[in-house]
Amino acid sequence: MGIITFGVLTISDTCYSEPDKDRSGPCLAHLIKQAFSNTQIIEAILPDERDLIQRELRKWIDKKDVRVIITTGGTGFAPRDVTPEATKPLLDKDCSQLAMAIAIASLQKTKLAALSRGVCGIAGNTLVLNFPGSEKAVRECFEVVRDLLPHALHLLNNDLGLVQRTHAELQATVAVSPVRREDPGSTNSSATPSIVAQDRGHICPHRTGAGDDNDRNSSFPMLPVKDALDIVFNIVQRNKSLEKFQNELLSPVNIPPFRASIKDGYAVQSQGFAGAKRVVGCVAAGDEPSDYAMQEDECFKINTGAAMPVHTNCVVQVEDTKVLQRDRQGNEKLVETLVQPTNGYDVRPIGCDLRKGEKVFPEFESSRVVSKSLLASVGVQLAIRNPKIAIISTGSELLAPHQPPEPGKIYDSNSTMLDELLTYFGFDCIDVRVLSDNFETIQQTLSQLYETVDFVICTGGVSMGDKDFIKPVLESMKFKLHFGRVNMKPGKPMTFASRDEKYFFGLPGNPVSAFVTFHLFALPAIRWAAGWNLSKSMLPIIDVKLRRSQPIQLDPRPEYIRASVSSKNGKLYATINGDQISSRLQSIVGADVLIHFPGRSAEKSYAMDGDIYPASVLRFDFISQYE
Ligand SMILES: Nc1nc2c(c(=O)[nH]1)N[C@H]1C(S)=C(S)[C@@H](COP(=O)(O)OP(=O)(O)OC[C@H]3O[C@@H](n4cnc5c(N)ncnc54)[C@H](O)[C@@H]3O)O[C@H]1N2
Ligand code: MOO
Ligand SMILES: [Mg+2]
Repeated sequence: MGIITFGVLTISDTCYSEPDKDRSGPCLAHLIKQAFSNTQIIEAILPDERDLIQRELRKWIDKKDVRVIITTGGTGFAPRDVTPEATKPLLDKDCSQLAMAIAIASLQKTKLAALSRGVCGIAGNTLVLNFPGSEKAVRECFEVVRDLLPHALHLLNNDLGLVQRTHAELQATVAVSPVRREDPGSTNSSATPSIVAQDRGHICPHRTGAGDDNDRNSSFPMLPVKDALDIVFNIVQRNKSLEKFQNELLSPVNIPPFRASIKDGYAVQSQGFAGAKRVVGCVAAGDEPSDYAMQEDECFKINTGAAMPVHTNCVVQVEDTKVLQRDRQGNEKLVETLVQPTNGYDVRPIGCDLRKGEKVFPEFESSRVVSKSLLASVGVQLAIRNPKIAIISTGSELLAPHQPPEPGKIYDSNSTMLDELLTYFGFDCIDVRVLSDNFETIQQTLSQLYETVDFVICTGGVSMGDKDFIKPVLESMKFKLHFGRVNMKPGKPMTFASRDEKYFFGLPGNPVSAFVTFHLFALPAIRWAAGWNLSKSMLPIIDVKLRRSQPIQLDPRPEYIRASVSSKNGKLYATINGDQISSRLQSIVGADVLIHFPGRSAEKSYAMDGDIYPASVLRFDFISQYE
């Protein structure tokens, strides 16, 4: 009996951050297993993120053995419901009648079924069905398709022999199934909850912010750092013009453009001899090459880098000569070469470093230092366009460092820190603003800044307070909020949004959170936008051995610990820089790396002395001590 693979994909921000809350996915898997004896099921949970959903669906569709994919959730009218939009582009054929059959059956149970926008269709060899999110809806929809599925698969396979066999196999359990089968494992399978409550199963206020007054949770799912980074690199457009330019640039000149002396010494003819030679002139770097018709017993005094006289072919370095005679002014008249001159010795032939017409860049080079140096060496001037960046610190409590202290106020460290970090990493900040927590001010400033800049790196105002206006302002400006929370410490409310090719990083206001999220998100995005490749865009990651007298309890969130690095016998050791609370900027003093602590788990709940962890390198001079 052939095994048929079903994919069950739960799409829900809530279930993604709290998988235990997913009832529909397991219910669907159970119903499939119960209905068909020869099946295996692959399952996943994703947030309501179109790109992530599409990527997973495509992966499953591309697997030959996955014949049916059923999604649950994300089909409604809530702003983040995008399952049909993620599914449709993948479909080769629309099965609207199947969707209609589901809709008709569901409408008989509840009018709210009219608010489900699920689609059905065929992608390659796979049938894809969007079910709504609630467990009840999943049961009702499955009941509609259950008896149709075997035949649909036979037809899809277009194999008559197999049609009958598969039919028989799949029907084996269906034949004895009652008209409506309840899930014995389910707690409310026979209950008839109110219509609204049932159909609201996945329309979760956690993500829509449309919950009742008792819902005090963030409307954003907490994405893993990796997923959040994937989104950033997918959304931010990489400027490929520098790479293209470097790739196509052929040298307009030879380096060196003339035969050049490698040494300070004497240019001579090799067919001569060692011994006394008359000094007929001096050639300094920059002098035109002399065409003096010289004899074997003559030489030119020459400097490193100077053009060889036309009738000379080698250089004898000054150390291998002796002055025999000087004129009245002290100039050398006669020198003795102590070695036999050989043709070409200590001479760089024309174009020996780089030939005219040869590629200047053997490979793409993202470093501005290297790139501009090479361009200069061939006489090309290029203004390398880096992304235009502005920094904003938000917070009505903020004072500029030059102001006197005031009650209730604190000094703004974030704008200075971010400005200096950009400079440190070779990018310019063209505007720095410090704004109070005021919706209109923030909105107007952003609108004005985005007339010029590509990136705004902002701090503060992204969490749960009633003065945290950043997300609503972005929404009012029609920015797409790609994520608003990340499963990391510090940096949980880290926010990323974009509109066309304008990007917004909302770093949390706590100074250390801003520091960490700048390095892990904003900097890689800026480098990527500037044209750097993916691995160079990220900070380098090394392995460090933890030095710690006491075990340290891991946080439930993966944590990025500031630590200083010592090198001993070629091994790198990391010592944690004191209290890691995200308001304590002192933890960045001497911080060479961010150690990546995993989130606490049943298997690992403490970080111990001697543990080895990956760590992101924060600075070029990242070793604080050699032992
Ligand atoms: N109810 C909840 N409250 C908070 C949560 C949460 O999940 N639920 N998250 C906490 C986390 S984690 C962080 S991090 C912060 C992030 O807050 P915001 O981004 O909204 O930033 P603010 O509230 O404006 O400020 C937080 C903190 O940082 C100080 N700050 C702000 N800007 C600066 C600056 N430029 N220089 C120096 N210090 C600054 C500010 O005074 C606050 O003390 O939210 C938690 N709350
Ligand atoms: O994540 Mo917050 O950034 O803990 O301080
Ligand atoms: Mg706040």
